[in-house]
Amino acid sequence: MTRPVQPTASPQTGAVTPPLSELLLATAYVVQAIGEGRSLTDVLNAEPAHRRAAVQSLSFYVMRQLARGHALADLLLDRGLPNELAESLLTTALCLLSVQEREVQENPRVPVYEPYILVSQAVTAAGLDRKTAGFKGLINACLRRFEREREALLVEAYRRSNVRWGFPKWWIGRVRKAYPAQWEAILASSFQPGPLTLRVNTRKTSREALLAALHEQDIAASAIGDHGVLLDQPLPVTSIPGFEEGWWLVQDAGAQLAAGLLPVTDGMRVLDACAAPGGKTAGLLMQARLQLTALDIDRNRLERVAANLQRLGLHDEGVKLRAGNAIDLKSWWDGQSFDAILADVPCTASGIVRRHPDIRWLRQEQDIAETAALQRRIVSALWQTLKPGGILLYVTCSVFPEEGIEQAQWMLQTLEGAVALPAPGQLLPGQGQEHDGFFYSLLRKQGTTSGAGG
Ligand SMILES: C[S@@+](CC[C@H](N)C(=O)[O-])C[C@H]1O[C@@H](n2cnc3c(N)ncnc32)[C@H](O)[C@@H]1O
Repeated sequence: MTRPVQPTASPQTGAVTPPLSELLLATAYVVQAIGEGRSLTDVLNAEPAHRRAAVQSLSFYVMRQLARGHALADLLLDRGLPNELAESLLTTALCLLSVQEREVQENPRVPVYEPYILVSQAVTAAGLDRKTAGFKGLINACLRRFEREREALLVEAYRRSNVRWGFPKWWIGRVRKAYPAQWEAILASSFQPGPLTLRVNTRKTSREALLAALHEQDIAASAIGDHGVLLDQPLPVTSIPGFEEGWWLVQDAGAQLAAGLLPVTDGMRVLDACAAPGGKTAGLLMQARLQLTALDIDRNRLERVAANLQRLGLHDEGVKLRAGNAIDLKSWWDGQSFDAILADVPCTASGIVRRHPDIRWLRQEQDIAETAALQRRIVSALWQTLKPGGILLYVTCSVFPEEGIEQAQWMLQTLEGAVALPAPGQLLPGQGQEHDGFFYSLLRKQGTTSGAGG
């Protein structure tokens, strides 16, 4: 393949990029941390600022192609290395050394290096850390052998379905079974980063005004959905006009549907039951002046709701933030029932893998059933707090039917007085789709408000 010489991994900051060897070692630490079950967001947040963007760029790519890196390491080594960091460094280097030409054509931001630079920098990286220094020779030999036998090794690696699709086998099997016609497009979409989509803060500005401000700064963008703006190229948020002023928030086009689906009007008592970091809370508050309780089990994440609403100018006196477990009503509910509830319940996040490429490696197959059981407990509790005649919107960012259509059927059968209202149901990510994977179900609780408990 013809490789452009592109030795920088961090086009997003003006800061001098550290040497590639340092970035490779840092990325190997990230790969190791994901293997230990830590989230990519947490690990990257702990990276020093001067190299965070560069390590993020490499880590995102490596997460997407980790199955290929593992398969190649497996083919090159008789048995696994007795040192996890050395193995992660080898896997990282192999992912980057095996970039395919079609990937670069589809996404010009795929990190591409001259092979000789990459091999020598990976060997230097091994020497930078005492845990990996003893593996310099072996890493060098593996990478050079990969270069010599590149085509044959790649053919062998791509025989494996997890390499072709970039997901664990169990995940591929489940998506294939659930969506026999679309499974390939759904999985393939996760090789690409999701687009950067903004939700206009209609309390502060209009979409037309935001598009005009973007145009003025030569930022190409177009309208999407009712209140969205899709940028042609991703940019750091602080360089997009209107960040400080709170003209918009970053929100996927699929997530933006939530606020419009819940028919809220001024003065209503609304519960956003799993609110953090507050994207959908903000959408609701842009629709109407509400008596809104934003609940979340995670106190730290709730602080992000406060910060986001503050920046957007939406944190008015009608808004209450509560830390609490939605299931344990006694701990947070004052007994006054709600007109409308947004239940954006915790889920496997299988619909947002293109934005969080580590999720596919962090999840275990049994998590689906466990998460689905938790979702049922949360919705059952919330249903008790809904007024007769009130409306509940159930949302997940998952593509697994156990968290979507199967939950909707269960809710209709189980929740007293539940009636289905029109809703989008399952939204699938796929090639050409500008939104992530979501599931939406809208339910009304039959009855009149006269019998309400508050
Ligand atoms: C999908 S996220 C919500 C995203 C948010 N609605 C938004 O649009 O920005 C799910 C949230 O549920 C919270 N959560 C998980 N279990 C919970 C529980 N039992 N009670 C309340 N919140 C919970 C998590 O802390 C997480 O912030």
